[in-house]
Formats: sequence, C-alpha cells, structure tokens
Amino acid sequence: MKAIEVENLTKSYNNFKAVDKLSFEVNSGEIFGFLGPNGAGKTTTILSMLGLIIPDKGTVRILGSDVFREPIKVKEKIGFLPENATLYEELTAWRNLEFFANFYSFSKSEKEKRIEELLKLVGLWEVRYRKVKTFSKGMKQRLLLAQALINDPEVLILDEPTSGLDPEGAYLVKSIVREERKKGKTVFFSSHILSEVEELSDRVGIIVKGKLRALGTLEEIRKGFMELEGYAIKVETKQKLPQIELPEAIRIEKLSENKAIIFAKEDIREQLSELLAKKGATIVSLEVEEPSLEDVFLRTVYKRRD
Ligand SMILES: Nc1ncnc2c1ncn2[C@@H]1O[C@H](COP(=O)(O)OP(=O)(O)OP(=O)(O)O)[C@@H](O)[C@H]1O
Repeated sequence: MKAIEVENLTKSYNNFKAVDKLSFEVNSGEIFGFLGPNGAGKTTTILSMLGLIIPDKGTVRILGSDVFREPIKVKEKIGFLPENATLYEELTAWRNLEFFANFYSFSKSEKEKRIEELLKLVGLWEVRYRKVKTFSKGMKQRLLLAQALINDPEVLILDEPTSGLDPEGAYLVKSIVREERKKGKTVFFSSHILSEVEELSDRVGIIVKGKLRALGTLEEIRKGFMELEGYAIKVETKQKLPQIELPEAIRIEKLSENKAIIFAKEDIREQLSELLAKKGATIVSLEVEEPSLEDVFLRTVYKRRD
C-alpha cells in the first residue's frame, strides 16, 4: 500500500494559486524529501494533505484512508511537526509530552513508558524536569519531534524540521528521521536545503510556484534532467583530439589538446568512440558528466518558465 497518495491537489488564496494540480505518491517505508524554494507551496501542500486547510480540488489518501472523509482515522496513524511549532514554555519537557499524550488513549503506565522512550530517543531524558523556556532552539525542536512521535505513527510528516538549527541540531533531527525509517516508518519532510534532501531522501519531489517540477529518486531526476537539457560527455584521448564531426553534437568545448566536453541531446558515447577509433585516436576516458542535484535544482527553479 502507498503511504501517501496526493491527486490533483489545488489550493488558491484569493486568485493566487499556491498549489496547482499537484499529484504524487510516497511509498511505505521511504524518506521522501519535498524540496522547493521559499514560497513554493510546501506548507500549503502539507496543511492540505493533513486536512488542516481545505483545498479547492484534489484528494489525499494516507495509508489508504481519505484525509477529508476519515480525518480521525488518519490522524491516529500520523505524526506531524508543523513549521514554527511552539511548546508550553512554562511546562517541563516531561509535562509538554504528557499534555500531548493525553489526546491519545494510553493507560497511565503506557503513557509514562512512551514518554520515557521518546525523551531518551531525542536525548532530553536528563533535562526532563527543566522548563522548556530554558531550552535551546535545537532542544525545543527535538522535543517537538518527540511530540510528533508520541502515538508511534506509521507516517511522519515534518515541515522544515531542521529550519534554524545549527549543524549539530540538524544532525540529531536527521538521525531520528533515519531511526524511524529503520523501524519501517514512512517520513515525508519538506526543506529548501538541497544538501539535506540529497543526503536523507530515498525519493524527492521538487515543487516550484505550486507545481511539481520533478519526482523520483535522485538518479531518475538527474536522468530526466539530462534528457531534457542534454548530455555533457567528457572525452580524453591519448593523442591530440581529432576533429569531431557528429550531427548529434550540439557544441564542443575544448579543455586542452586532448580533452573536451561534447554537449548533445542524447548519450552519444558509442558514436563518439566509433568516430575516434576511425580517426586512430586512443580513448583514455569517455564519460557522461552527471549534473549535481544543485545544478538540477537551480536550473529547475530559475531557468524554466511556464
Ligand atoms: N493564508 C495565506 N493567505 C494568502 N497567501 C498565502 C497564505 N499562505 C500562503 N500564502 C502564499 O502562498 C504561497 C505558498 O506559501 P507556502 O507557505 O505554502 O510556501 P512554502 O514553500 O512552505 O514556503 P517557505 O519555505 O517560505 O515556508 C506563498 O506565495 C505565500 O505567500
């Protein structure tokens, strides 16, 4: 079963389309990174996915249940960390979690066991009786993550979970996310930080101006990008590089006497090696230069119109 199925989701504010016909699926047990620049529509998508704002159009199913028709059933199975979430500053870490746990049907002993497990998981056990107002931003975020995990959710939805954290704080949050996946849970998280999405996600969706621009594993996204934008093939020969006349080659950038990058609409390594062999040149290397996710992201966000 798919963990999340979003179909044709559309949400406008006045006449402005914040999310436009968005469709994607998240597989069970994967970490899905939802990447987009500021204002792309990530939070609007998440709030619509959770039924916390009513979209104009579209359906969302989480673990097979329709979010709008069966809201309680869905909420029992998910955990949510909102962007800029807050805690009760005057309460201790323990009391904050207890307050939240009371929304669920735990017995007293189950509740205490779960709170203890979570405080240990997020590294706040030692400070459980301290008021939250004395906590750093990183500690608060970890407590919020514990709060989102209180019901041991099958699907965890995190809106910008590392936003504003220092590298250590971000690292701890990422480790917890990985731990959840190890337990077979599904994690959907949004971010505008490319390296984080690259390092954490099994699959990625890129949203720009409310529209989904790319979807898949990083490899699939790179390949799709190359098919659209063309291939860069780096060639090095032992001898001086001969003249390359191939109809498929759009542009040739000479790097030195025996090195060049050949730009083409498709992967023309075979044609190139045949041509070079015919001209008596020995190939030292012939490789497709893979664009980094950064190249893909920046080109996807800033270069394409429509
Ligand atoms: N309640 C609202 N009323 C009017 N416009 C809104 C409202 N909420 C969001 N928007 C607009 O919709 C667009 C998408 O916003 P959204 O918060 O979903 O983006 P985001 O990708 O989460 O951005 P960020 O990374 O900055 O949090 C933005 O242009 C925003 O200004």
